[in-house]
Amino acid sequence: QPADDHDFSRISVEVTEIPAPDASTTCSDLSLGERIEKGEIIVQLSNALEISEVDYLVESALKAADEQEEEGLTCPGDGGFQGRARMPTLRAAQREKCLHNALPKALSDKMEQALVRILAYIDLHLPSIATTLLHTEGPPARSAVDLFLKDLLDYNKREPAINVYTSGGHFGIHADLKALTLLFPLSTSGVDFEGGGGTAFWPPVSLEKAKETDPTLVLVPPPGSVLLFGGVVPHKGLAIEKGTRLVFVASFLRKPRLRRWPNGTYTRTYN
Ligand SMILES: O=C(O)CCC(=O)C(=O)O
Ligand SMILES: [Fe+2]
Repeated sequence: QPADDHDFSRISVEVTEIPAPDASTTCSDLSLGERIEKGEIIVQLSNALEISEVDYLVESALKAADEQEEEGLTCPGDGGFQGRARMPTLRAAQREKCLHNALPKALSDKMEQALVRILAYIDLHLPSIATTLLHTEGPPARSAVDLFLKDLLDYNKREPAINVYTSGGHFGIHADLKALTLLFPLSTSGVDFEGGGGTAFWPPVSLEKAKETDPTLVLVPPPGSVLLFGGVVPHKGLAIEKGTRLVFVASFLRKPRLRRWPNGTYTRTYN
C-alpha cells in the first residue's frame, strides 16, 4: 500500500474488448499489458477516486476556468480539442515553458496524487501493464511510481490536463500515440451533462479508416473510474448537448534513451 491512504481493495478491474468488424474472436493468451499495447482492450478501474476527490477536482477546475476567462485567457485549442478549456497541471505547463491555462498548485497536486495512486495500483495488481507498457523491468528496473517521481515519464503535450467541455464541446478522433493513457471521467451522464458525452473507441485501424466508420465501443463510466488504453487506439470525446463534462487525462511512456555503440548501431535503454 502506498503513502496515499486510498483503500485498494475497493478498486475493481473490468476488461472490455474493443469489437473489431472482422469479428476474429480474440482467444488470446496475451497478458493484459500486451492486449492494451495491441489496442485489443480497454481496462476500467472503478472506485479509483473518492467522490469527495472528484468533487474537489471538478470545483477547482471550474473555478480555474472561470478565472482564466476573466483574465481573457482563451483556450489555445490543443489538437482536436474543442471545448471551454484544456488546462495542464502546473508541472506540465512549466515543462512546456508556457504557463497559459496552468492549473493552480493545490489542484495540480491532487491530480498527481490520483495519478500516483493508479501507478501504484498498476505496480502491485496489474504488473504486466507496468512491464510491457512502461518497461519497468528496465534496465534499470524502476516501478511505475518511481518513473513518475523521478520525472522519467514523457507525456503528451500539456498533460496531465483537465478538459472542460460545454454544449457542443468534443475532442475529435485521434490516437494518443504514447504507451498508456489514463482517462478519468469526472462528470455524470444525465446529471452534469446530457445528449451525448462519453468516449468512443475504434479497433486499432488507421485514423482515416476510423473516420469513415462508426466506433465499435462507447464507454460512459461514472466519476471515480479510470480507463486505461493503448496509444494505438483511435478514440473521440463525444460532443454533449447540454451541461458540462470534465475529464482528467494523462498519456505517457517511459522516457527512452538511445545508446550509440562504437559500431554505429543504437539500442534503446532507459535512464
Ligand atoms: O473527452 C474524452 O473522453 C477524451 C479526451 C481525450 O481523448 C484526450 O484528452 O486525449
Ligand atoms: Fe485522447
